Amino acid sequence: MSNFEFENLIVNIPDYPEPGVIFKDITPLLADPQGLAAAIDQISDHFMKAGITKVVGAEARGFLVGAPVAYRLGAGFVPARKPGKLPREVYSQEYALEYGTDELQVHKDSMGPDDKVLIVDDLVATGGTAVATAKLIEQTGAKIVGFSFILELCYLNPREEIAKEYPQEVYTLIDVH
Ligand SMILES: O=P(O)(O)OC[C@H]1O[C@H](OP(=O)(O)OP(=O)(O)O)[C@H](O)[C@@H]1O
Ligand SMILES: Nc1ncnc2[nH]cnc12
Repeated sequence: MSNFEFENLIVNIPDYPEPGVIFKDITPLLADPQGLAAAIDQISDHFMKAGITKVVGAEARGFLVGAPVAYRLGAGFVPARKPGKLPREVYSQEYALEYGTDELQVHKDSMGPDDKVLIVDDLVATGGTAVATAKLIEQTGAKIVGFSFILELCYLNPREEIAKEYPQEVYTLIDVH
């Protein structure tokens, strides 16, 4: 388990993209070789023995975390994409964001009842994206093992929101209070 100081590589942008939101910019963490490796390794190590067969990440920032975690776990990666991006038959799920609403889709044949799935993203705010992703996975019949995020905005209570519908573990590296 690493003791990496992730906090120094997250930049706070007040009132972006709208007044009242403190945007957490993770691009300095992604650009830091040690920081990126520590984040991916710490999430992967935590779930290494959980038998994960698929990692699902939501467009766009979930791809940046999800694909390398999947690679380290020896699992496949499934992108949950914004509408109109996937070319074959999809399951769809609408959801509310900290700022606005959106919809995510996965290919119907991207996973199934034999899969054990880890949901990952860079950040969890309201939990809306995570819950929508979990509902997409349920539509495929796959089993959700847990959720993992680099950063959790604890003041928006995303854990409580996820726990209303999903009792699975939520593992995060940085708690923002
Ligand atoms: O917990 P929530 O309130 O749902 O918010 C978290 C989501 O918001 C951000 O993505 P965003 O939808 O802004 O899209 P992006 O990854 O394309 O920037 C972030 O990457 C998470 O996916
Ligand atoms: N405050 C925030 N900072 C960065 N990304 C976000 N996605 C949702 N809320 C966010």
